[in-house]
Amino acid sequence: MQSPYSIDGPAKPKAKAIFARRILPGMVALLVAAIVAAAFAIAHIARKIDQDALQQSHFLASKALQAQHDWMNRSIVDYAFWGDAYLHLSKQVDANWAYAQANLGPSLYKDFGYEAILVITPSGDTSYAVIHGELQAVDAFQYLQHGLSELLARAREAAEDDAGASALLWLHGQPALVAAASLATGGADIEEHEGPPSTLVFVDVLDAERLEAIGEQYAVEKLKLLTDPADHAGPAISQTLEDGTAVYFTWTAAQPGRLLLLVTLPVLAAVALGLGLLAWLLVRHALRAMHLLDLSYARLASSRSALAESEERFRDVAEAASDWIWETDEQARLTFLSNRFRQITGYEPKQWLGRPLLELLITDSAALRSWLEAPEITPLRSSYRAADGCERFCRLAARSIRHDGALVGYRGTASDVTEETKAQARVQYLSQHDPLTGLPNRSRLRDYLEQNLASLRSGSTLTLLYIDLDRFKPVNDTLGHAAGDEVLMGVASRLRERTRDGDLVARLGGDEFVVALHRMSEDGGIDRLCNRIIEALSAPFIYEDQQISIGASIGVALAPDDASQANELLRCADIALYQAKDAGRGTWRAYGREMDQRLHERLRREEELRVAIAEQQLEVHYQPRYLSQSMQIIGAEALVRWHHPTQGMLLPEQFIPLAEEAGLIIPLGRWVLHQACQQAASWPVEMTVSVNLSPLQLHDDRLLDEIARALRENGLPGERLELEVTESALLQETQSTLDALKRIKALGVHLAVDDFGTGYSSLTNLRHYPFDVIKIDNSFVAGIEQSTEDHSIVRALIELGRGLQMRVTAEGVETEEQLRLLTDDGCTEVQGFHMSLPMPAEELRRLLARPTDIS
Ligand SMILES: Nc1nc2c(ncn2[C@@H]2O[C@H](COP(=O)(O)O[C@H]3[C@@H](O)[C@H](n4cnc5c(=O)[nH]c(N)nc54)O[C@@H]3COP(=O)(O)O)[C@@H](O)[C@H]2O)c(=O)[nH]1
Repeated sequence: MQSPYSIDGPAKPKAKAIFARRILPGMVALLVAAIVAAAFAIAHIARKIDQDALQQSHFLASKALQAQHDWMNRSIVDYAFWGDAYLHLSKQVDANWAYAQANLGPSLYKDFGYEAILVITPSGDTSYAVIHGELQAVDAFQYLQHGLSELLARAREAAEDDAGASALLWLHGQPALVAAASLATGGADIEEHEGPPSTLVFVDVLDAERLEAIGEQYAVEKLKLLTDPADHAGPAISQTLEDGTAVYFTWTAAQPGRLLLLVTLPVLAAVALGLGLLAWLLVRHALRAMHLLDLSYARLASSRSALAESEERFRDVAEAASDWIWETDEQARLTFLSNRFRQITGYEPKQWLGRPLLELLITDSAALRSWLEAPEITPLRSSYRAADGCERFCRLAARSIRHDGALVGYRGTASDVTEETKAQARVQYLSQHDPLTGLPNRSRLRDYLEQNLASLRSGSTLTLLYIDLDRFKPVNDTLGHAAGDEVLMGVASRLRERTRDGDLVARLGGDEFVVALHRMSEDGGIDRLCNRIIEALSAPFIYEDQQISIGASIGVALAPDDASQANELLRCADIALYQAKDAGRGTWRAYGREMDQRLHERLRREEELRVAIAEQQLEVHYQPRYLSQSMQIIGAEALVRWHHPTQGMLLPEQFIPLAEEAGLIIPLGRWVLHQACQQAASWPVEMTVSVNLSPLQLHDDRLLDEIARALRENGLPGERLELEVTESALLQETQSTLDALKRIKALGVHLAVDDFGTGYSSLTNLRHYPFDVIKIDNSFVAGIEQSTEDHSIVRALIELGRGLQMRVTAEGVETEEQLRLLTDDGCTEVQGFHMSLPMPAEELRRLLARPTDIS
């Protein structure tokens, strides 16, 4: 059976309910039963007492009547056997003696209540009669009608025994106790008469008063004649009269039991009431106590539940956290280890219980002891060897355990900080390394340089190679970043292979690497190393079965000759690098003071170009394109010029590479695009304007919007714009290039592949790209007169364009012969100095306006 206060959980407190439902009814029933039983017992006892009393009253009533008989018998015998009475009444009645002298006169009536005193002669005459105390002359047989004769007879018989006789006779409808005795001398010295004596008769009428008096003598209350015995339910006794009839007497029977009931029942009721009241008070008190018990149980259950919850929370936290809990004795020997210890360390706790904490931790014993004994224990970072052999890190927190102020041990937590420590190490590593190549980064390089430069002994040097990859940007732009990453990782690996331990190879970002070297000899050592590096980086890289060729330029600076500060040394190497690049790339240059001047020059030109774009020193010239058969102008190519404030007009080759390197090609290209669209829109004929796109522009996210805006703002239909993309920009088909071209094409704009034949693009690529025009590079056209090889290539390109259903434009047509050959070969469009030089916009407009030039 479940306990109402189950220890398993916070059962709802229900002592009050249980008491009210189960105990209270039982108590009430028990109390009622006890009271009812007591009542029944009392009633039973009362009944029994009443029965006994009734029985006793029967006896006493009989006894009372019998005693009256006996009294009458004795009384009659006393008077009848009195010699004087015999003398004065037997033979002859001496009334004077009897009545007047009150020997047998009214005194008997007064004293004994005898109704009649009669003397009856043997002949039956009534010789003396005192009725009601009055001397009267009555006939006894008239007076006592039934049974007197029989009584007299019995009296005569009894006289022989010196006794009398008594009987009940009716007298005027009332029973009367009649005693008779023959008069006798009574032993007195008196002469007896001859013949039978007279008989003395006493009559005692049993009227109500008399009966009551008789009864009282025997404590029989209200003894009386019962007139109607058939309907009588009370006590009664019968007496047989002398004539044989029956007479009944009754009395008021005492009922002590009833009295007992009358006395005890109210007491019992009062007791019951009192008990009930007491019980009610007790119950009320008990209910209140139960309620309080329930409340305190509820509080207890609630606090137990809170305690259990708190314990569970603690357990959950303890088990969920990466902490394990430990305790030691004062000698720092482990005495307790929580379950998490097993999960985190892999050891069974019992394996370590009893062993010193120090044995587990990889730390110095004195350090651990002083840590534990420190007044304020701050967390201690430590490590240990887990069961799997791996080193794990933890942060220990501890408190001393004291009993009555005495140190008995220590307890604390060990937070597993392995991941945190590793992450910190990782962060530290990442903050110092390039995530792609794993090489030290700029920050690590600077630290390295600062340390090594500070400790540079006299006579020793530190050589810094600043390496920039040549032609790396196109790899990224055309083949995608995955290819670029592959190349960068390959570069890192090749650089590491070509340096010694103690040297540092770092990546500064992008395609810039730095190698810091000790013990380099200036005479030839640097030259050999730089050449080896250039050679190594110029060897092709393989990416997805594709060969990728890049190169490298290197700037060299020496510490302490060129600089003795890290930043300064890097700056010197960077200047030398610019020089190497200016020298045509794929080479190296050592820093010289004069290089600062050249660098400043370059920076100055960049700034000039920036100003040129902003202040519109640029101008777009147009070179017409012709139908080879009819020499009809069908389009014009926009070619940018820079009106330099001091150097005059500069051609694209003099500033486009600078613009690309300085990132200025985007605003420059945007300006040309808008300019070309604006001017083409004003041409008198609706023909195509071609605009060159740098590979960098092609990968600019804003290009599409710029094209659309240029068309929209100038009201130029998309079909009238042709964008030229160099074949080298398409070296590798990348999805992003293809997507960019398709989006441009979707504007209705035509696409031309420029300088075709120089970029070795595959036919497959060409087929996939949405080009409309192939422009054969100048270099092939220039050779078709002299070189059959070049002529064959040009013919093949023309065929290819036709096969791909693209228009073919031959560029750089400088002679009539070239024009003829190209026309004969089926080249439909031509462009070159032979027909027209690039010209200012206004000049082209005039040219176009001439009626003869328009078909
Ligand atoms: N991204 C951009 N690039 C541009 C832009 N403007 C020009 N360029 C690129 O510069 C390259 C050189 O251009 P330019 O110096 O103007 O030379 C062009 C012509 O003048 C030249 N040409 C034309 N006909 C002849 C000829 O018969 N002989 C000969 N020797 N040269 C000739 O060719 C250049 C045009 O060639 P192409 O672009 O391949 O059609 C130039 O190649 C452009 O790529 C610009 O705004 N943005």
